[in-house]
Amino acid sequence: MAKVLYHNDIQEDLLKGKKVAVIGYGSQGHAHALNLKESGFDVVVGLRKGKSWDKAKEDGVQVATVAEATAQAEVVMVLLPDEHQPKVYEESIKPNLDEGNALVFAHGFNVHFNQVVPPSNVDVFLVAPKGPGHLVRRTYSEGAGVPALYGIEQDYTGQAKELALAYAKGIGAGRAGVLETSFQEETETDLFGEQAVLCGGLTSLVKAGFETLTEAGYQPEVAYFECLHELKLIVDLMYEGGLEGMRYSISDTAQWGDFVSGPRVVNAETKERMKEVLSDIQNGEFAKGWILENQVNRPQFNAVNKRESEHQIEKVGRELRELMPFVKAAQQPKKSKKEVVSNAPR
Ligand SMILES: NC(=O)C1=CN([C@@H]2O[C@H](COP(=O)(O)OP(=O)(O)OC[C@H]3O[C@@H](n4cnc5c(N)ncnc54)[C@H](OP(=O)(O)O)[C@@H]3O)[C@@H](O)[C@H]2O)C=CC1
Ligand SMILES: CC[C@](O)(C(C)=O)C(=O)O
Ligand SMILES: [Mg+2]
Ligand SMILES: [Mg+2]
Repeated sequence: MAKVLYHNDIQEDLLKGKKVAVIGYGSQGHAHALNLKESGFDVVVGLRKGKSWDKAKEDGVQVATVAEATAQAEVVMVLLPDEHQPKVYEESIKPNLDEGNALVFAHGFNVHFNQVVPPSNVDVFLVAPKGPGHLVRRTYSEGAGVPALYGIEQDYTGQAKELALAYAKGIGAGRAGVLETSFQEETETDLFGEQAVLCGGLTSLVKAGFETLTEAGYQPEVAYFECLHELKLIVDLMYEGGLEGMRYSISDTAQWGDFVSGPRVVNAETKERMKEVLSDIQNGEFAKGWILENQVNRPQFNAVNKRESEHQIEKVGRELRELMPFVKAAQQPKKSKKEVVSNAPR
């Protein structure tokens, strides 16, 4: 079994003596900044003036421009959207990095695909939480945490691993488990997971189920509860007890249906498609497409995002969630990039 480190295995003194700049205050940024601060670390958030700047100030965090925050800090964690990182890095981060500083990422995309090329006289590592930023914050506040991977790309000071582990502990990942990886492994597995299973695979599965039921004449509300709402309840059981924990709780009828019908839906052909998705990630085709899409201001991204927001499952879901205050109360503020979606809950 891989070596998984926990809270008490990790020394944090090295990071305690340093200033950490968290660049960005979005999903991951706000979570890292607030968790680190509450763990006793010295944090400054690097931003441009705007919505996040005001929010960070409101939250009582020290805020500066990206250039100033980088110049003040010894450890610089880049938590901007991946597609914005190369430009901000070149203009505001790179010129303010000192020898022996640490340049840190939560995802290896830009370093692995050579969109950010760090100088040779700094440490470069990643601390990648295996969960959404809002949950990195929420679980930390509840005394728990989200697991994280750490990986060292460049160890200029000889202390990169100790720093990476201390950082992971500071954001609460030591409570859930911290595991070593490389930039290549993190980048490729993270992209694959979000595309084939967690986000792309799941949304396609949910929509296909919803459409199958509604096209057969069943009520959209029933289809929504069956194919989307209940998913959380089923996934919570998997999170707590694996597949067997979920199967323990469902009826034997459901379990038999799981065994006989699941493999009819997700089958050998699906796995072949998954292998193609993985190949496109490994050979750089996916990265090339995403970089080009951003260079031309995201025509496809915006069109699909609009179409998706107008899907019947979203319309019926918005109405039903309005009537479930306990679901609304648990919602996190949306990120700015999602606000193009009309009527999306805030
Ligand atoms: N989202 C997640 O849960 C996960 C993300 N990651 C990785 O973490 C990193 C951050 O992702 P995520 O948290 O989703 O990012 P977000 O999209 O949530 O980041 C938005 C933040 O970046 C700021 N920002 C955007 N552009 C600029 C700019 N040009 N100058 C200064 N600030 C800017 C925004 O400020 P403003 O309000 O001014 O626009 C806002 O504070 C990525 O590498 C991602 O792959 C890793 C694991 C999970
Ligand atoms: C699953 C999506 C993710 O990789 C994440 C929350 O871990 C992301 O990039 O947001
Ligand atoms: Mg991920
Ligand atoms: Mg990701």
